[in-house]
Amino acid sequence: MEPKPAAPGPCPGDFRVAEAAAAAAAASSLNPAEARAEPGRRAPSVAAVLPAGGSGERMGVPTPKQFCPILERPLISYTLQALERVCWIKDIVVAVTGENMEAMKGIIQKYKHQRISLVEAGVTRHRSIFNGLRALAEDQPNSKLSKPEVVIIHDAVRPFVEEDVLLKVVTAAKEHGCSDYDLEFGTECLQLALKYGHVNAKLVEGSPDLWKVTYKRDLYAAESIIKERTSQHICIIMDTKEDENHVGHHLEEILKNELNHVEVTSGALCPAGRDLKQIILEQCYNYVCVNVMSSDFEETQRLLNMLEESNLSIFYPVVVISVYFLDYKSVHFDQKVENLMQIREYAKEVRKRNILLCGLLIYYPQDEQKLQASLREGATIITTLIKERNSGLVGQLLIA
Ligand SMILES: Nc1ccn([C@@H]2O[C@H](COP(=O)(O)OP(=O)(O)OP(=O)(O)O)[C@@H](O)[C@H]2O)c(=O)n1
Ligand SMILES: O=C(CO)[C@H](O)[C@H](O)COP(=O)(O)O
Repeated sequence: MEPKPAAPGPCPGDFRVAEAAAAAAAASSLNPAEARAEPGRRAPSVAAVLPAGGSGERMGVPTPKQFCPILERPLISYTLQALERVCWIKDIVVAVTGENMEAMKGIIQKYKHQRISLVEAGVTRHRSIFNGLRALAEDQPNSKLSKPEVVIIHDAVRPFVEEDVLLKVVTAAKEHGCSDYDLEFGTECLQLALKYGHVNAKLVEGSPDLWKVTYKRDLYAAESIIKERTSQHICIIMDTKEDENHVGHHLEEILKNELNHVEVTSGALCPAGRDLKQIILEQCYNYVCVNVMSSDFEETQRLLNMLEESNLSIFYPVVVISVYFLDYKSVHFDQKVENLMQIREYAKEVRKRNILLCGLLIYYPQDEQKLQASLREGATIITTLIKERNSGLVGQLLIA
């Protein structure tokens, strides 16, 4: 399964501490396993410099690529999120041009990025990096930055960096000498380090996801990766556990079968399912609220309140699909649809907080085969809404 999108916030305890201990091991050239056995060992101070002062000529759009939106959030915010979730990176210094300084401050504020300092970019990438390094090296009286032992240089336009590769870089920075091979096949940064910093260097294998957003097509690729990652977990909330034969349960079964590569959790606002708060904490970005008993928005509203309180949608759009049922025999089709059209108002409200709410009415015949076909159509609509995260469909009542 794909890794979860980077999570915001503080490091959640033991795992990160162990990783920091491994970083400490790297600093002192110890085996990481040894450092884990010695939790008291001092971790090296690590900072990161993000060059973000380019104009993105090859992208061919007026906005520098680091500020181009992906699912309505600037690309650089994804990169910052990926770095700030690594708790052993103490400071993140971002180099931006004077003209983009205010926009950058706005991004930091809006997405609550932490441990970020800004410096003025230079006319070349190397000069931007140099400015970032200088801010970390100098002991300026009013600076909250302190001189780190290891600095990670990471392009602001490489949003998918994982903690393990950063750890490998920090380890290599401390452990390895420079080989002719690295100099021959490394990037020019290695040569710079050797020539001007008089420090050795080692080339570390990264993952294919570490690629750089350079051309317009790369923005589409990045968006697809993010959509795929946020679709990996779906929570189905049923307003009843009774009546096992209700079509609502059949829909749940069909969804589980169709989405066999996706984690499908049955959450509940009632005690029968997994604790919804926990599921939200685990960063599930997709909720299917199956209303078997009711034809109002009470359950959906409760879920929306919990999502809003959690701030989950600050980084990624959260998809909520509220599902209702009506059989062909019912004479209340118009009335039911009219009631459900209220979804537009709810959707408009929560859209402001990056929650994409849609309604789905499954209008089903009694005939078993046709019923299965209606349910499969409903399941297809649900999976499409989740995979596409299309804000254009927000507030729509779809009928299967
Ligand atoms: N004067 C510069 C030029 C580039 N960069 C940064 O260096 C990274 C990698 O560079 P590149 O992909 O070449 O970005 P651009 O220079 O913006 O792109 P282009 O070459 O297409 O103009 C980007 O995060 C970019 O913002 C920088 O900080 N300062
Ligand atoms: O990683 C880098 C240097 O270590 C840079 O991102 C890279 O050199 C820029 O490459 P290009 O101009 O070919 O897109």
